[in-house]
Amino acid sequence: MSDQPGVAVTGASGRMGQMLVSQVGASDRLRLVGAIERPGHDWIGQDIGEAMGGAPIGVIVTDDPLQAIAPAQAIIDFTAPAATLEFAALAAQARAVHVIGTTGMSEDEIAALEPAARHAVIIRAGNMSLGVNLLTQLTQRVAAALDEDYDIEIIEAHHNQKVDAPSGTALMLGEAAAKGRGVALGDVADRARDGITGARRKGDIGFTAIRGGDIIGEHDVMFAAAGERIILRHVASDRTVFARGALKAALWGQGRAPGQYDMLDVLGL
Ligand SMILES: NC(=O)C1=CN([C@@H]2O[C@H](COP(=O)(O)OP(=O)(O)OC[C@H]3O[C@@H](n4cnc5c(N)ncnc54)[C@H](OP(=O)(O)O)[C@@H]3O)[C@@H](O)[C@H]2O)C=CC1
Ligand SMILES: O=C(O)C1=N[C@H](C(=O)O)C[C@H](O)C1
Repeated sequence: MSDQPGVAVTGASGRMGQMLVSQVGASDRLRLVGAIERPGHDWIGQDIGEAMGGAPIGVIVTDDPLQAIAPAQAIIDFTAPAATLEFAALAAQARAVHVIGTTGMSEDEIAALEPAARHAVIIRAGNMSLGVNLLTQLTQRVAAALDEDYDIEIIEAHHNQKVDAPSGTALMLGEAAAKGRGVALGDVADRARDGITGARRKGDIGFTAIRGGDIIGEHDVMFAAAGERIILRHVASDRTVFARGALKAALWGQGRAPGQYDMLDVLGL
């Protein structure tokens, strides 16, 4: 048996799913052992390499997650909240590391991961790139250094197929800014402005979401005061940055104690 951890990719036909299949396939430290799609998907029963328009790689797309997860030591999952909760239960059963990139999870859905985390390593982050995780640290530091005369606004832009807002990354940045200020994000987040909103409430952290075309992911954290603005920015120009972080997490999680972790743990930031 190979000593490279086996990886099953969920949502294998998706934008991130295909990127992950390619990256795991190209890795000399991990091997692809499973590709999962939802029942009824056109790709079920096809070799994932061929379905993606390339050569066969010997992994057949299945709608039976248990079958795909059984030989895996890690599941890399960029799908949708309800699916991710199902995969978490299966990962826990198989004692596989569950790397979760899925965003748009409610607080209840996040809390529902806890039973699975008693048996499996769960690594979850709204953005798996090194750049964004570093940006959360910078955001926290700048927010801690400035007072409430600096209005914090988080502006994110994504492609027109994205289904959740604000993005997972925007929320990570908001959490970091709130932590820097010593407040709870839930108390200060302003996520929807429309009509006669009244003047901006001092201390709020505002969110704006732009959706258009094929934008991969852009995030600004603006600190706006009278006479000056500081803007911290991350631009993703290739989804590889997210996949690279996910593969790193799948490797990092091997042999760790069960529990919930994030990319700051993985990256040692
Ligand atoms: N953390 C990070 O670094 C990043 C996170 N993301 C997040 O990852 C998620 C996916 O993004 P993206 O790849 O662009 O989205 P896509 O819609 O392209 O891909 C999602 C895939 O998951 C599949 N899927 C949904 N439900 C199930 C299920 N029950 N079983 C199997 N497959 C299922 C979808 O199938 P179908 O099309 O049939 O619904 C689709 O193929 C989003 O939440 C996004 O925000 C994205 C990039 C980076
Ligand atoms: O849906 C996407 O595409 C992305 N989602 C993540 C998010 O919600 O922040 C990460 C990245 O920005 C791309």
